[in-house]
Amino acid sequence: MNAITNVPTPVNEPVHTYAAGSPELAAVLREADAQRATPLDLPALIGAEWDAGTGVPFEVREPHRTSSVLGTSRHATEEQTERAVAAAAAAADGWAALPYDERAAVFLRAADLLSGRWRDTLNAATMLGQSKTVAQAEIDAACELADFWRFNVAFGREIIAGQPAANSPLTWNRLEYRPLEGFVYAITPFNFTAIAGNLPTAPALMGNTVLWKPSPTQQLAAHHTMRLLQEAGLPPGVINMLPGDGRLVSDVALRHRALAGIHFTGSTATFRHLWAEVAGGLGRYAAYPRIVGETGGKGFVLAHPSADLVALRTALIRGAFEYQGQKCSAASRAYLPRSLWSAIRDDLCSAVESLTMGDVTDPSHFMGAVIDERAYRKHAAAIDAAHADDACTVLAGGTYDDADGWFVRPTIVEIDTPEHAMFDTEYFGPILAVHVYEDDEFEAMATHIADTSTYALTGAVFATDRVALHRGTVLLRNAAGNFYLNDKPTGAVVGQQPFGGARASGTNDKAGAPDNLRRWTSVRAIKENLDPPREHRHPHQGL
Ligand SMILES: NC(=O)c1ccc[n+]([C@@H]2O[C@H](COP(=O)([O-])OP(=O)(O)OC[C@H]3O[C@@H](n4cnc5c(N)ncnc54)[C@H](O)[C@@H]3O)[C@@H](O)[C@H]2O)c1
Ligand SMILES: N[C@@H](CCC=O)C(=O)O
Repeated sequence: MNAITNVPTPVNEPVHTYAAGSPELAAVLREADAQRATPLDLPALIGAEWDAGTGVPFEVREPHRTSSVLGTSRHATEEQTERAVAAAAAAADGWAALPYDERAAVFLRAADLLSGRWRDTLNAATMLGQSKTVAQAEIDAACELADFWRFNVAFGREIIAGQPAANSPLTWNRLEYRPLEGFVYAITPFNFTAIAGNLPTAPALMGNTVLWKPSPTQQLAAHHTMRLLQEAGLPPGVINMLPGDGRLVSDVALRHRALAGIHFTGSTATFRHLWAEVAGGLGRYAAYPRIVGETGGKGFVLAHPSADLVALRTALIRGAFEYQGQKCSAASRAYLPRSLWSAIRDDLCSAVESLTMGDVTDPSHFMGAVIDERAYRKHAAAIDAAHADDACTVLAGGTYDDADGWFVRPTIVEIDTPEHAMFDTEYFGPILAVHVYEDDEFEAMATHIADTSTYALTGAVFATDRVALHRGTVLLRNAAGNFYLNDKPTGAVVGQQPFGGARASGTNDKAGAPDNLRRWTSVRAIKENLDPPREHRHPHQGL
């Protein structure tokens, strides 16, 4: 098409409430029943071919009902990975040659399919496979993923419109936004279907081809995401999905000359391992691989004595315990002034004790189960250690139960020493460490947080005193990439709060923002001289 077009102005996908008795709730629960009744094969996708492969099998089970098997997959093998790299290479030229609008249309269509007839499928898969309540699934699998696809299209369009500010006489300067040379390796976490969908598609939108390695525990929703993208018109080979733990995939992908980038979200430890592998292999790649990683967090809430108690209590409960605390953004440590703590403690603890947990298809529950046995054992060990530690007082929760699923009660631990390891260790579960400080030490507390935080992903300050909000913002400048005033530290919205942190929390390339998309282009500057010089000598030579 010979035209400079506009892309649709994105708006955030409206969040359905799934109120008790509503038709929308009934529909998503019907879909969940159907998915339960029909376990799926969850093969790899290589080029156009769904390929079960010969790798070691694994099952996707409901974390809150571990007897229920939702699907069976196999860890992708080296041979499958070699074929996926070849499929990505075969698709690369054709995909890169498509005009931006044609690529964008695939993801706009995917977003509309997800808002409509695919909504229940992806929400139900996320509820069952990742143990999210319907509200948590909706903000993730339906809304955030549709938002990523729609907003990225607008951000990408903004990027490719960027052209040099000046042209000297007789010169025309242009910028071309090329995809990277080679494939991008997208490795995604279990906890957000939206992140899993965004990491392979953001580089693809910018013209790259991708190997996508989802988390084994998220494979059911990943499978449906891939099918949705196919229905939206994604050509074969643009995104190749390789299920499993990724070890054999990495054995091939990280050693391949064509590795052009890694788009990772997951734990700090895994990201450091991947980065070290790439660093150790520099020289083997055709170019320097772009490495983008959003990793662990230890979200803080710092309250000032002027804070609104009800708002603070609500933010602590929702920020710490929604989705069982399995958000990198979760409020896992709180620093509260003594006067407020005396007023809030009993009420907060009894509200936490009253939170119900169980099978997420029972909509009365506030929480489901943690993702798997490994997570459960880790949280149980942290709780046991807190019980045994004289420095810790377990005020709420402090129990766990694996009779039907991986259930850990939401737990609050009060600790006198803010240097305690519980304030710096990411458990990624429903455990909130609380330190109580003297009312006149707000600034000292903020300084302590700023100076000692290994992670720097999310944080919140609660105050009604304007000066305290300002001082908190200044003192905590480097302690969080996403900083909240009088709000919980979770729930960033695409297009509103670009997401990512620094220090051990990642490269802060901000998912849901142009910053991230820029990493997946390699700019070519083109200068054309409209009337090239015909004299090689300069004026100072007396011409
Ligand atoms: N900062 C963010 O935006 C953000 C968002 C979500 C989750 N997280 C973080 O993710 C973590 C929880 O997710 P998780 O348990 O899935 O993390 P994880 O690090 O265990 O796994 C992440 C992904 O890496 C894969 N992986 C592990 N080793 C690999 C290897 N050698 N080669 C290839 N792939 C490999 C896993 O299979 C999974 O797909 C937490 O630390 C959380 O804070 C961060
Ligand atoms: N973006 C999400 C967190 C993603 C990590 O788990 C939030 O803002 O709560």
